[in-house]
Amino acid sequence: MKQTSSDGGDLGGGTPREVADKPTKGLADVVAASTALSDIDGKAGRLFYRGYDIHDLAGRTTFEETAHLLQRGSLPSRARLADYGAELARGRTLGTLVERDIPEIAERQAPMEALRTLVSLAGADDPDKDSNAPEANLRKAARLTAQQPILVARYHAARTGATLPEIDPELSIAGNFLLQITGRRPERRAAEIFDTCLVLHADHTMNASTFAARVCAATLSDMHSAIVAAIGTLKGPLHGGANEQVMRTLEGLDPRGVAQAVRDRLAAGEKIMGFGHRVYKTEDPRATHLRRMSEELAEASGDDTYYRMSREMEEVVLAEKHLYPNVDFYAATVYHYLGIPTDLFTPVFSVSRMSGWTAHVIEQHADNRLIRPDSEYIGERDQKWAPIGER
Ligand SMILES: CC(=O)SCCNC(=O)CCNC(=O)[C@H](O)C(C)(C)COP(=O)(O)OP(=O)(O)OC[C@H]1O[C@@H](n2cnc3c(N)ncnc32)[C@H](O)[C@@H]1OP(=O)(O)O
Ligand SMILES: O=C([O-])CC(=O)C(=O)O
Repeated sequence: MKQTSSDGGDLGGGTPREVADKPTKGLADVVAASTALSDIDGKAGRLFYRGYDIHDLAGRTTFEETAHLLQRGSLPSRARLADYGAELARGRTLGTLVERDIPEIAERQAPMEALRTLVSLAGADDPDKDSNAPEANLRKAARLTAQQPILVARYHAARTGATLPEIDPELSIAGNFLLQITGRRPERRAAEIFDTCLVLHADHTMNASTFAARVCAATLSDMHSAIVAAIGTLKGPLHGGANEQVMRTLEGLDPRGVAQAVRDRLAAGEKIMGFGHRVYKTEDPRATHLRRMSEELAEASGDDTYYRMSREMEEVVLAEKHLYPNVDFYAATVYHYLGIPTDLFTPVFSVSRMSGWTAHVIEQHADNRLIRPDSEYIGERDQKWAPIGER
């Protein structure tokens, strides 16, 4: 976008005024920030975290290593990973405000609303709450990443009345999350698959929730405030909320009438959740992994109905609309087969994306400028004011 002033005047310093571009609806193709965190090639369907191809990371790198890569800049050595793991373990402890309010929040708020509130409360409890210094931000990023799965598990236990299993220090973040949500120690392969899901969702350039976090951080607000903005943004069904909607769609379809039902919905102008993407014009590389994992889990479960229905939906949407599944589509059945309740699918997304959001806040604070775009005025002009009695 060209630089303009809103009154059409000179921008100062002798720079000649340029005419405003027509705004791009939804800021499509507008470069809103520089980042060294992730990169997408939308035509080729490729995704990189700090230069590493997602296909090299998925299934070979743990979520903890990925979070370290994003927040601290490198894939860790064993020693660094051990230090970071110890920091995450210490960071899991919740503060008194959060502890006090979880039961009531669980009673009154839906999962993503609850997380938004709980992260805000965690900000009040955070020992670094008054600092945006780089070291404080690194510590806050680790604590937020460690606490997010615990918050989801504690919320779920509070609303169901279940006794929460103790964290098992032998298990990863992924393994412990499955343990606490399902109440059973996960099988090794289930924990591996879920860990890969967390890796696949960790960061994704200037997606809506990350952008929201960066806008907030760019006012030099604090990390918890930026994350609250991000959680509220992830919640919507056009973004992270789509994974839950995918499952609800599958549950609402007759397995024998999938193709016709999808065609009817498309003909009626409805969007099919889990398809389409602003940046990818081909298969989302994350969907390739998620489809494979969904198939594996479906076979292992002995009932592959939802997987088969998903494949059928995919064929119809591609044929009718030339749209590909995005990350949310096969994530839905993967989480379902792993025993995660449907209304926790979007919170699971936030468990992973916390690593990327916090890294973006660190990056924004490290080289900050207020994010304040312009707008195109399309309202009335030259209105004549009248006193209230004459309107
Ligand atoms: C983690 C994530 O956030 S991934 C995305 C998760 N969101 C979803 O799955 C929701 C469904 N998908 C969508 O709504 C969109 O594809 C988005 C929001 C992901 C991308 O949106 P945009 O780039 O703004 O595309 P937009 O919504 O303008 O769609 C362009 C055209 O494709 C159509 N289209 C896009 N997605 C879909 C869909 N899922 N089903 C049917 N039609 C669709 C639109 O109706 C529109 O058609 P038109 O030009 O005839 O009006
Ligand atoms: O990049 C986007 O717009 C949405 C997305 O896929 C993500 O946030 O993972």
